[in-house]
Order: sequence, then C-alpha cells, then structure tokens
Amino acid sequence: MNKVEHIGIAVTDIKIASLIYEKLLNTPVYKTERVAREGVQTAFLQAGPNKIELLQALDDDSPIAKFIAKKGEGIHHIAFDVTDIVAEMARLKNQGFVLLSDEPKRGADNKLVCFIHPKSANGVLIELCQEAPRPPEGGV
Ligand SMILES: C[C@@H](C(=O)O)C(=O)SCCNC(=O)CCNC(=O)[C@H](O)C(C)(C)COP(=O)(O)OP(=O)(O)OC[C@H]1O[C@@H](n2cnc3c(N)ncnc32)[C@H](O)[C@@H]1OP(=O)(O)O
Ligand SMILES: [Co+2]
Repeated sequence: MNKVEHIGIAVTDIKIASLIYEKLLNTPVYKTERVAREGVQTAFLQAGPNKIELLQALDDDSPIAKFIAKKGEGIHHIAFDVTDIVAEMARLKNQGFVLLSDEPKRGADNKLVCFIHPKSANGVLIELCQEAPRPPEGGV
C-alpha cells in the first residue's frame, strides 16, 4: 500500500457538499464524474497529496443510498493506492480479508479498484486503487 489515495464521503446533495468542501479546503472541485456502475455521482478535491471524493447516490439501490439510510452522511470508505492491484488482492485474500469482487473493476478517475468488506476490516470499507494503464477495452 503506497498511501491514502482518497477518502470517500457519502453526501445527500453533492452541490451543497462541494461548496462546503471548497470552503474547507480552500480549493475548487477539479473533477466531477458519474460512475453508473457504482451508482454514484462523484466530485473530487485535492487535499495536499490526497483527495476527497464526495459521493452522491444515483438511485435508491446505490451503496451510498443504503449507507446514508442506515448511518447518515459521513465517511464512507478509505482508498489506498497500490502499485499492483491483482497482487495486492491475492495477498489480502490470503490474509483472510473478504474481497467484494474477484477481479478489479473500473472506478472513477481512471483507476482500477477493488473493495474489501467492512466486516473484515474493523467496520471500515476499504478500497484498493491502481492507476489504470490505459482506457477500457470492452470494459473491465
Ligand atoms: C467510484 C468509486 C471510486 O472511488 O472509484 C467509489 O468509491 S464507488 C463507492 C460506492 N461503491 C461501493 O461502496 C462498492 C462496495 N460496497 C458494497 O459492495 C456494499 O456497499 C457493501 C459494503 C457490501 C455493503 O452492502 P449492504 O449495505 O447492501 O450490505 P449489508 O446490508 O449486508 O451491510 C453489511 C454491514 O456493512 C455495513 N456497511 C455498509 N456499508 C458500509 C460502509 N461504507 N462502511 C462501514 N460499514 C458499512 C452495514 O451497516 C452493515 O452493518 P450491520 O450488519 O452491522 O448493520
Ligand atoms: Co472511492
């Protein structure tokens, strides 16, 4: 694991949350991206070497909608940057962590991602992410 890549924050209104985080961090949202596969609208802000990822649900089936219904707005996941996501997934599976996909998926911001179930990581949802080498060919 190289560093914390981003912290994901579940919000009900990404426009309002963006204004709050722009004030807090004194920096503008530099990118917004809809990731339909994950059921989320995202907005990214840079905080030094790390990022804040604001997440709004696209529909009621979104993990973000379920999370907010149960726990309210707040920190949803911590994402770690990894150099080789496939190797890291194998290592963590071997250590007993429950991976939420067998293969890396395409996330936001040109990343390959894999989530680890919060029940196997002390109640915290963990995301692994690796900079994707090139755009998807037929989807990952
Ligand atoms: C685009 C992107 C990117 O960066 O590239 C993203 O981040 S996308 C971010 C959105 N995508 C994801 O989150 C994908 C991975 N997440 C998932 O597959 C799901 O959200 C699960 C983590 C499996 C939870 O699903 P679901 O709530 O349906 O399962 P469940 O009802 O069985 O919940 C199991 C238990 O986990 C808890 N739980 C659920 N979400 C949690 C979270 N984010 N942090 C901590 N605990 C969490 C529930 O409260 C429940 O606890 P109790 O049993 O104690 O009540
Ligand atoms: Co994320």
